[in-house]
Amino acid sequence: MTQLLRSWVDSANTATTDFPLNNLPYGAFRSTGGDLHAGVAIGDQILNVTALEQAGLLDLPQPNVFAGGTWNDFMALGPDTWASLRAFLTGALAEGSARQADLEPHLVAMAGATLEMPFAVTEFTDFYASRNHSFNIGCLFRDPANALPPNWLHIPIGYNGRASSVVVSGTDVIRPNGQLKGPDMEMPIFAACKRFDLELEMGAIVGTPSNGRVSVQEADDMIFGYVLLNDWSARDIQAWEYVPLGPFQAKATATTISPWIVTKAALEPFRASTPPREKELLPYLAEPGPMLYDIDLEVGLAPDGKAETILSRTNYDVMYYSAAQQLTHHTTSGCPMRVGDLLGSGTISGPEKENRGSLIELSWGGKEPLTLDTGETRTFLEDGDTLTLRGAAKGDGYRIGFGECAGKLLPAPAIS
Ligand SMILES: O=C(O)/C=C/C(=O)CC(=O)CC(=O)O
Ligand SMILES: [Ca+2]
Ligand SMILES: [Mg+2]
Repeated sequence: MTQLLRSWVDSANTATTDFPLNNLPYGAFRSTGGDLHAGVAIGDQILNVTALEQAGLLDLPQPNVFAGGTWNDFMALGPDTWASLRAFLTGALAEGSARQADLEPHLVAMAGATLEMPFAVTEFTDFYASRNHSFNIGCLFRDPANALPPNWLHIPIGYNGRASSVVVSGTDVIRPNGQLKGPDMEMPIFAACKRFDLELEMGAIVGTPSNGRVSVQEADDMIFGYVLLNDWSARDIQAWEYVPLGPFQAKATATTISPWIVTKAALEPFRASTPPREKELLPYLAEPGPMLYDIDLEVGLAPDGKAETILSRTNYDVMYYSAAQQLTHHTTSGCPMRVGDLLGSGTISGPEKENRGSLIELSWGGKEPLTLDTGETRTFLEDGDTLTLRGAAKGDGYRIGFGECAGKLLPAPAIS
C-alpha cells in the first residue's frame, strides 16, 4: 500500500484531508463572481490550472485546453496526456519541488471559491447493479418470490437518463410534481411527489470515445475518473409510470454529482474485485482483473437547520458489475460512447439494513420509519432536508476523498 505523499501545501499533509498529493482530483471553480477556471484540489487549496496554462507552465499538445474552465477538452487529449499532467502536478506540488515559487501564486483557498460542474455531461446512463438493492426493489415493487429479474445475473441492466438534469453538489433540488396513482385510486392525479428519495451511487466518466464494441479491458482504459452521484428518485411517480419501459419522469428531476473528478490513476491502489459470479457470464463480460474500488461511502440527512444523521454506510466494492463491464455492455449494440458520458453505477446497497443506499429500502417502502438523531422520523424526504453523500478510499495515513455530494430539497411548484 502506498503512503501519504508530502506536499509543500501543508494542509495536504494530514490523514483527514480528502485531498492529499496522492489524490489530485479535477474540478471547476469561480472566485467571487469571476470566470470559470479549471482547478485541482490540494489540501484546503485549489491550484488554478487555467492560470497555469495561460502562464505557459503546462506542456500540452494544443493551446487553450482549459480556457473554458472544464475538463472535457483535456479528457479528449487521451491517456498519455492524462498521465503526463498528473506526473507534472505530482512533482511540482511535492515537498521540496523547485516549482513551488511558480505555482504558489496560482493557489486559491477552497473556502472562498464556488465549485461548479467539473465537466459538461454528454449523455447519462444509469445502471442497476447492486444485488442487494435490486433484490430489495424487486420485493418492494413486484414479487418477493421473484425479486431479481431473470436477466439480472447475465446483463448489466440500465436505462438512458437525462444529461440535462445532472447538477453539481450544492444545487437545490425542487420536489417534482407528477402523475400518481395509488393502488386504491380509480384515476391518477397530478400532484406533488410524496415519496421523494435518494440513491447512493458512483458515477464513472468516459474520457475516450468509442465506435463499435469494446472489450472490458478497453472499457476500463476509457474511464477517466469517478464522482459520487445521487440519483434523486420519485418513488410514487416511478411505481405508476415504469411499466413497461422503466423509469422516466421519476428520475429526470435531478442527479447530483460531487464537484471533484477523482481520477482512475488516484484510485489505482484501491482496486477490488467483483463478488463471485452466481451464473457464468458470457465471455464478452468477463473481467481480466479487479475493476471495482474499495471506497467507503456514507449518506447523511439533515432536516432544515438541524443536525445531520448518518442514514447508511456501505462500500462500492459490493457491486455485482463494474463500470468497465457496464461500459462494455453499453457498446455491444454499436452505440458510440463520447467524451463526457456519465455512467451511474446503480444504487449501492450492502447486505445489512444499515448498508442500504435509498430510503425506500431503509424504510421498507415507508412501512418502517427511521428515527433521526433529532428525534423526528422519516420514511421519505421532507422539504428542507439536505442530503449529503461522502466517500473515500482509505490508504495508509491518507484518504482519497471525493468532497461532498449535497443537495437541499425545496417544495414542489404550485399546481395551477
Ligand atoms: O426495478 C425497478 O423497477 C427500478 C429500479 C430503479 O429504481 C432503477 C434505478 O435507478 C437503478 C439503480 O439506481 O440501481
Ligand atoms: Ca439510479
Ligand atoms: Mg436522474
